[in-house]
Amino acid sequence: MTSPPPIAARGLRKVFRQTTSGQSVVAIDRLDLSIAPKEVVAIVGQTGCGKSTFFDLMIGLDKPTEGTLTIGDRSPFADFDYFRGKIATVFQQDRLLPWRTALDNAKLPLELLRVPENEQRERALQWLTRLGLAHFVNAYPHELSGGMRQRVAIARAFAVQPAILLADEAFGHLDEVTAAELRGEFLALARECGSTAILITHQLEEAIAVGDRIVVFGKSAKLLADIHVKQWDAADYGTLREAIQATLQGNVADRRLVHTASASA
Ligand SMILES: Nc1ncnc2c1ncn2[C@@H]1O[C@H](COP(=O)(O)OP(=O)(O)OP(=O)(O)O)[C@@H](O)[C@H]1O
Repeated sequence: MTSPPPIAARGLRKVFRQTTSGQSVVAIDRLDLSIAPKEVVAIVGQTGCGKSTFFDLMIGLDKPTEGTLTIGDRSPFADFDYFRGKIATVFQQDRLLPWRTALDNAKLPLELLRVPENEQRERALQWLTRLGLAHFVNAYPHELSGGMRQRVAIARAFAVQPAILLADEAFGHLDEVTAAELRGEFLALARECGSTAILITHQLEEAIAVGDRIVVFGKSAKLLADIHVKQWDAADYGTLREAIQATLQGNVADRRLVHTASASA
């Protein structure tokens, strides 16, 4: 695969008008953030800070109120069709179709991309096998455990060989052993495929375990910290976790975590 395009938010703003109260909510307030090709970035932040809004803007489901969000030199909203098959998502809910087998679920995006039938099957089988489901390809979602269903969802995401993988709380609902296993596999596969991966998570342990970078959002996606995890010694991860926690609670940047936070301060 050619190198994935860089992702850039410049002065990105998203304001919603709430239907009931008529009041405006600033979900994202002038965010500047660059994500380099092949980076693995964990985004953390308290509930309501704008993580999912940022995710929706990246997958082109919504458009910015002001500023720009670009992938390469294109807008995911304006060029929605261009990005089909280039961006894949894994959500907390596996979103499998109950009437389709694991194999048929995994090949669904390939059908939509009109990949030849034999190649659809081959690619879906390959990814299901990689994810340990070789003996379950003909099983229906209700016959699989939550972890297995999430494996099908991951196989479905990788089957399109996406340049960019986005995961929104993809492992948060699984037991810790299964979550750690799947998180590790997801990361290894993303690196092997050379994809850029962005994971939204509430769990700091997960962010530290997975991310090359941890981006910490405060209210309205204010960039509180941008941590390059490799600059931290593994022995100091406890300190790192506490510093992120304090940053989140206080909604202020910590000087130790200001790799690029100054860009938006
Ligand atoms: N469609 C919408 N209409 C009105 N307000 C919205 C809409 N979507 C999000 N918001 C508001 O924007 C803010 C950010 O929401 P968002 O879902 O992006 O937060 P989040 O960080 O993903 O939260 P969580 O971790 O709970 O999923 C919240 O105040 C939310 O109420």
